[in-house]
Amino acid sequence: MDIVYIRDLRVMTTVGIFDWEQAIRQEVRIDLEMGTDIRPGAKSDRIEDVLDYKSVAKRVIKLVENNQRELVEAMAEDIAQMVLEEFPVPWLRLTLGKPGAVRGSSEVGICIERGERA
Ligand SMILES: Nc1nc2c(c(=O)[nH]1)N=C([C@H](O)[C@@H](O)CO)CN2
Repeated sequence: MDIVYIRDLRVMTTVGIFDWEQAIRQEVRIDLEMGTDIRPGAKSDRIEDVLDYKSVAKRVIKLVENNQRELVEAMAEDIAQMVLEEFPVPWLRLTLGKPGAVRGSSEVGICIERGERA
């Protein structure tokens, strides 16, 4: 299986367990690896034959910007489900981080894998 990836995608959203977090927008950072087969696109050299990382990134940004959750777990599941449903992706690994959420740490968050790895 090959991988198309999006790294360090930064999006403003509302996420957090505290009242003050539900009243603000803060940055989350996303890494997304998606299983695919790059060989058809490598052969044809046409965008129609590949998983378009720009289309996926635009859709992730739209979802996250319009989302409001308490837990990063809930937001990560929302993103993973959308990608698996709307794009030809059988498997993905998603990291969702909150930079600066914990003093002394550059980032906290979660990493999930969903779908079947070929
Ligand atoms: N496993 C998690 N732990 C925590 C979360 C979370 O979403 N998942 N969230 C918080 C707070 O919102 C924190 O980020 C505020 O600084 C704490 N722990």
